Amino acid sequence: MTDLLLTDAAEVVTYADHERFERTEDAAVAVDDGRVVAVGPTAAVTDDYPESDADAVVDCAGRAVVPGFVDPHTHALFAGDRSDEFEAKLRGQTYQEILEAGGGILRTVEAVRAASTDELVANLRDELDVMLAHGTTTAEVKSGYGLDAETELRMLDAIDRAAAEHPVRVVPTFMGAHAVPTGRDADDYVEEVVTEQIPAVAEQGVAAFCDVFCEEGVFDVAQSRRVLEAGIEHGLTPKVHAEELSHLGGTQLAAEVGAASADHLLHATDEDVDALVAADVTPVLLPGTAFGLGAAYADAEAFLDRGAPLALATDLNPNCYSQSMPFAMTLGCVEMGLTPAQALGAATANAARAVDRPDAGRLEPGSPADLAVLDAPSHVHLSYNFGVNPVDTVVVGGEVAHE
Ligand SMILES: N=CN[C@@H](CCC(=O)O)C(=O)O
Ligand SMILES: [Zn+2]
Repeated sequence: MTDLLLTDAAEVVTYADHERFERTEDAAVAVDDGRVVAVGPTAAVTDDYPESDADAVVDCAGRAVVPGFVDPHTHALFAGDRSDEFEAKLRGQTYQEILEAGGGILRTVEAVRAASTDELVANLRDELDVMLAHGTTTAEVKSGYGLDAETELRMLDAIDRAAAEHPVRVVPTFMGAHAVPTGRDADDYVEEVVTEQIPAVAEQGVAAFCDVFCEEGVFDVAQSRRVLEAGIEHGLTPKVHAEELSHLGGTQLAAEVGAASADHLLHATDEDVDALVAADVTPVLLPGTAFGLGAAYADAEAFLDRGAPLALATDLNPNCYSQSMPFAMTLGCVEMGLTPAQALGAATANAARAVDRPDAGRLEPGSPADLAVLDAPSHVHLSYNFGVNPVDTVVVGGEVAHE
């Protein structure tokens, strides 16, 4: 028996990363026990896995099948509404001016502290629903709107609870060092993150990664290093928000501590790119953030030229309100020079590296059956058909999770 058979797809992309892109036309995928068991030309797959033996068959005629997207950088759990800041930015206020005036992250912190854990679970579930509908099957979700031990742990608990009841596979990241809480001194707060928050998070086993906002006016390189090294001591793999609004040195730090990823990189230099490549740190670019801020985009070509495993993410947060990996792919192509195939690789196999999920983002025998059926005949439409959702049906672990 086969649990699920997808047949007659116009195209199945089985694998895409910075080194390899593989697709088959008129193709089928057979799934058993949550995993891909066969993928290839429909005639060959259905010889071994006949339709009559399948519990469910999806006719994919005229439609493409691609690996489910991995969104490796989100702040998808939040409360409150910051749409007025969108208007303020349109009037010319900068992200940092808003943050310095107590808005931005600090405003979301107030809303999250005031929300019950049940409300937080419901908020995240709603965001995950939209992400899933746009083809995301694995998503990293950060804490970082609590900025005290109790609320950071409540956020991670909410992430855990929302994940337990949702098809999207969630990767939790602790980000107590997301901003300096109102009225606190940065060094003093870092001490709290290192001595109180990280040990508590590690003891509860509720996060895989530890992230820090290494940025002018937020945490400097020395403070960021302290946070990441404490995380490492407690079994949390480092990640860094680096060179987003200015050039401070977060990329070199990511390379030194062996981070899984360095993210944003809008102001990264050639030396930074070399350091990331040498240290095998996955660069994660978030073009939606540059789009929303009206900022210059990261230099994707510098990474591609050096053969780096470039990844894309939405950066879903109240300052960059997009749940759509296809939109990130469109921006990757139009604004950063990626081909549609490179954009898909950056949203699947390369993105999976950034969250240490090497099985995700591919459709090969043995890999989890996480995939998206597009309302279009090829992966190119993911980037080409912008402003709408090109995803039709989403399968996670062999189950139809959205249609
Ligand atoms: N830069 C820091 N963190 C987020 C923004 C979070 C917020 O503004 O609420 C980011 O990655 O862009
Ligand atoms: Zn972020």
